[in-house]
Amino acid sequence: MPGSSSVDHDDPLSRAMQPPKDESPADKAARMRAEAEAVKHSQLIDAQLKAERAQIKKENEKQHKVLLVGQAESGKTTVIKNFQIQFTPNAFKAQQESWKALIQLNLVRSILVICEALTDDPNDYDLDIDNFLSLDSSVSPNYSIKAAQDLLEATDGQRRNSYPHPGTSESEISPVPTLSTEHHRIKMRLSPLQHVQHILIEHLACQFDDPSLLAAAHQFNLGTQSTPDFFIRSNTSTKGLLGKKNERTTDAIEPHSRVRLDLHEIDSILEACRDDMILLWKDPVVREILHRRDVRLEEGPGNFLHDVARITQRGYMPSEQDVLRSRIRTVGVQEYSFHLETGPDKGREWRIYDCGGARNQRHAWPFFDDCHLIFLAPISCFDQVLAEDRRVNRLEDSMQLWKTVCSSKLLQNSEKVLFLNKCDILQAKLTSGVQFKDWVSKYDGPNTLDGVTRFLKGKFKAIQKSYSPEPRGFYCHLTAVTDARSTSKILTSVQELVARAQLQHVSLL
Ligand SMILES: Nc1nc2c(ncn2[C@@H]2O[C@H](COP(=O)(O)OP(=O)(O)OP(=O)(O)O)[C@@H](O)[C@H]2O)c(=O)[nH]1
Ligand SMILES: [Mg+2]
Repeated sequence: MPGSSSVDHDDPLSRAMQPPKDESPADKAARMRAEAEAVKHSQLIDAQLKAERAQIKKENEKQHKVLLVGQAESGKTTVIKNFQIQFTPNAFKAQQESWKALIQLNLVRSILVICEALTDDPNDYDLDIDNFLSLDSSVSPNYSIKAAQDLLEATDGQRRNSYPHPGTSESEISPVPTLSTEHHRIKMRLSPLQHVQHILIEHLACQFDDPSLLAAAHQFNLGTQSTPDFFIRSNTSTKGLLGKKNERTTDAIEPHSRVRLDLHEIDSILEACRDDMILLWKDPVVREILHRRDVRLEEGPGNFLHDVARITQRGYMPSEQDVLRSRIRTVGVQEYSFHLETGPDKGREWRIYDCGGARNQRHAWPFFDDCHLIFLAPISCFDQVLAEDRRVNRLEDSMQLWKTVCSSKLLQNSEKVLFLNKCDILQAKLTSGVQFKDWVSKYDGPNTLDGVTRFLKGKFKAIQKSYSPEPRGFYCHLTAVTDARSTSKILTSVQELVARAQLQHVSLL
């Protein structure tokens, strides 16, 4: 009965809720009805909240969110390709041929970089590149308008990202070899590749359904000696190559009428240039000049110079390995949704966020409290600097980034899996005689993959231990993510870890 023994007379709220002393039977009945109504309403809200929570729990059980982070060129997008190869192989196979244009573009760009480096006057070469790197419309003669500069960047990752090796200055020892008439002839014969580059960019802009990129392709000055970079934008609603979320079903945008997107024409030009491309890359004078000018194409991204004969063959179809080795820079954050086609988790959705890793991209990294993280540190880059800031060593930058990620409060409950990546390049570099201790003075172990990776693993582990707000497990893999087979095993173990963590997260909801 209202107003009976359960009322606390000292509590003002209870007193206020008391029915009036002179309440009539009709008023009382009305009040009782209103109270019953309120209780019903409140129960309804409770039931709705419960249902919503159950729905979220169900969704979360079905979906795994994973964030890929790491500096530029660390291998994040390559991990996405591995995901697709392993978990949605049918989708990957269906799109395999569409990577051809990007692979051709990667090859053409490498050849154009070589041609650009082949100048008898080193001052010409340096002047060009410095202007180009400044990306300032007032000093760069290579682009007609600013928009093109914003969209297209120099392919200088391979050229300007290394320190001069301590103690040697070969340019002081002997002069750079001079080019013969035949070298100049080869360069001339390869000049149609500028045109090929333009058409391929335009084709890819259509494939990626990005009008701004297409516009940039048109603004690109065909006469330039420099080569533009190519990238995926976060706002690109691409029909794209990797099964991105929010796929549009519209047809690709119309290409500019001035340049026909005739990929057969590309095949013919590449076939015609094949022998000259092979000659150029094999030529010892060319190699010497590249070496002197610190153009390191071999360890750079998207290098297909050893595969010219294969790639320029009629009917060339990219292999899985070619796709993994191809390079396209990510700008912003790309969201991918994979519904697993095989395995015990068949049907489950993996939502993966691929973040652009260059310094000016990192502010946009979407840290969520319910996602897990794969962090890529390319450890072969111990003797290189960031393309975007040549004062910063790439290995130090990776460690700094790892520190930031480990310290994040938002990510304190996320599992973090560290990929010490590009172990294949590291191995080749150490074998070729580059001394790790020349670059990392604290290291006094053997110049072997085992010694160096053990040392680096210890460093990354210590950072995690010191900076994590909560103690976390240290999950570290030595990877070469261009190798699908070894990466597949690692991704399976990541999958298990994430599934376990997800289960715990869901049970806390
Ligand atoms: N040899 C070798 N190449 C690798 C490895 N991982 C990545 N690459 C290559 O390095 C290049 C850059 O890889 P991406 O996956 O595009 O790098 P990213 O981290 O997505 O770079 P951004 O998009 O600029 O942030 C590509 O050409 C890859 O094929 C590796 O372990 N070994
Ligand atoms: Mg990327």
